[in-house]
Amino acid sequence: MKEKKQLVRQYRILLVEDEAANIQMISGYLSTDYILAIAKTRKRALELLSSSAFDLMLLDIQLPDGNGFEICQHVVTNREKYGNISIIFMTSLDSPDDEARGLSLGGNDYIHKPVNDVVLRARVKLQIQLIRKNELLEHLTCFDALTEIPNRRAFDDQLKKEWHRARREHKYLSLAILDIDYFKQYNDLYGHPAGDQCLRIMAANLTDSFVRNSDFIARYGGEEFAVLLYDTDLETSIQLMEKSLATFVEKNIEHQGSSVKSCVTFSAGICTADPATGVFSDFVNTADKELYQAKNLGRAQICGKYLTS
Ligand SMILES: Nc1nc2c(ncn2[C@@H]2O[C@H](COP(=O)(O)OP(=O)(O)OP(=O)(O)O)[C@@H](O)[C@H]2O)c(=O)[nH]1
Repeated sequence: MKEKKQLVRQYRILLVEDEAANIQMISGYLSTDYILAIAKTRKRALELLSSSAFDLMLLDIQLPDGNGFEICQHVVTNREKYGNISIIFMTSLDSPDDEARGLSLGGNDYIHKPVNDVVLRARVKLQIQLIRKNELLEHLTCFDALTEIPNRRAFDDQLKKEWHRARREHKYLSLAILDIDYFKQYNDLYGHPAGDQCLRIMAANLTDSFVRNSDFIARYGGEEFAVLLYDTDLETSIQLMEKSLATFVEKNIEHQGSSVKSCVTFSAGICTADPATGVFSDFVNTADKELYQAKNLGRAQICGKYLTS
């Protein structure tokens, strides 16, 4: 979830179809508007689904080495592997029982062959519109509107996922909680719009500082941010955060109300855990305590600690 999801993008369709004439015709209908990949067999379809992300699958039912119903069932029951792909069956099996079966297995739509180009385009467009709406909804529920980075809700989900992943893979997980120093005074002195701008700069600075795909940055609360660093020990986490603090200070956002510096600074508390031995509920508490310690020691600094079991 590192990359900002693009809300306007090209959608990817997997066409699972073995008849050359159908492939040619359907490719002609769709390839100008969508990125299209083709699988002529069940085996190839599953290979492509495993190696790339698709938004929509146009799925024939009678394939040389298998059955579209079975592919649909497999994909729907393994969403964590294949993602939230939409499925349109496209088949000459036109009995109501077959259609009902396809939809009950998790298909989103069912088109009878021979395919009419206008109907096919309209139905594909409808599914893509639904996908787009779902993405927008997901964006609204998971991203902070002010800073455009993930919000607390997204952070809580990611934290649980990464904790379990680190436990499975025997890796360290580091959590940093950051808080802008004397931010109340900043708002009081320079006004709320300037405060908002400061929060945006803070988010952008973190995004520039933590660039690994697995790094996860979120707005944790009002003027608090959180950073999750997968497979990163405490020493490295502190070094990276110190560098991030230095680049933030270099931005030199004037703050006459701060008693640390003449510009805006932040403090951070870090906890690094080995989830195989650590207790989840102590993880956030320890990072929070370290933040408190950084504030007490004079602000504009980082404190950190390994989680003890
Ligand atoms: N502009 C702006 N301010 C916010 C936002 N969210 C929270 N704040 C402000 O952040 C300030 C946080 O103040 P405090 O918790 O007292 O902390 P502080 O002044 O930073 O003091 P220390 O953390 O002890 O250095 C409050 O005045 C909040 O109103 C926001 O979205 N925009």
